Amino acid sequence: MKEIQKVLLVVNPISGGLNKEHIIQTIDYELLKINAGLITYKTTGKNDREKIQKLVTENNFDRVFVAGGDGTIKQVAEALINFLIPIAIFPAGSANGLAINLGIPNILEEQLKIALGNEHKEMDMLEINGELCLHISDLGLNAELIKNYEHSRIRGKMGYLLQSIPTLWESKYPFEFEIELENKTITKKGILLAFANAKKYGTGANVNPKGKIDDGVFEILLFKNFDILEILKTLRNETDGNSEFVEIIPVKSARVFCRKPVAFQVDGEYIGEKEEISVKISAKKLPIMTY
Ligand SMILES: Nc1ncnc2c1ncn2[C@@H]1O[C@H](COP(=O)(O)OP(=O)(O)OP(=O)(O)O)[C@@H](O)[C@H]1O
Repeated sequence: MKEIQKVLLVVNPISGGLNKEHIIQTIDYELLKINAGLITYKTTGKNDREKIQKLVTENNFDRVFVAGGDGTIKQVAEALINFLIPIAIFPAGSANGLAINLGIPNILEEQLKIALGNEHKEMDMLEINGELCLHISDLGLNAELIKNYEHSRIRGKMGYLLQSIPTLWESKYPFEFEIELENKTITKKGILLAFANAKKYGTGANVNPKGKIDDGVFEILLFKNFDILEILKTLRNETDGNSEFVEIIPVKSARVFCRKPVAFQVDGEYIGEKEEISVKISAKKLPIMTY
């Protein structure tokens, strides 16, 4: 890969409720050692994509480092869609689903080695209703949980935990989904319908054991019923593909129709209630630094 001369570091100051000063200072110090320039951009929550795009257009960056959660990585990926600059992740969100799927370690020094190294993956991305999805998007119970979490004051994993009871209490599951595949249409009931580019949710739950982030397909996962035992198995990574609990369909594109509007999320960001979803593998790939 090209020698690193200039790096853009995008930092989300609020993600995961974590202070990022140590990350910024360590990256600054390491780049000084190799004589590379650094521009740090702190997100504001307003027009970040446009501002990142402007910086990338005006500078000649060799890498873009991201210290934030999945939402921040997604914004950076959208900003870089026409630039082909490798992205490196410094996981600093609540869930860090993408980093977990890419096997990015928790130790900052290890993350730096990957970010400054030569190995990268050409990652698949999904286009869902015209918007990019890097990791997992879903309709149903999980999106309802994310909606409630976004309205709560407590961030981080505890915030999700606290919202799980009211979410279950208020939810109108099961939902009915009509799924239009390449060669057939099926109608199914379930608590959650996910479009997964990877194996795991940010909690580490291995919901899609066969998922590969760069295989040119994604999986539709239909969770049929609320089965605590199966959920616990999934959380412990002991998924055995029990088809009574979850049905997995690998595809390159699909459309989904719901009888009533159902809560919908993309990469951990609540989008709203939707009746129709159109999803396909994007023709564009995301160069992402890995081992
Ligand atoms: N300075 C800021 N103030 C408020 N919100 C911000 C700021 N910068 C970014 N955001 C918002 O942060 C969100 C992305 O957060 P991200 O997913 O990276 O972190 P996270 O901790 O994993 O989030 P979550 O807690 O939702 O899992 C976006 O909605 C973005 O608009």
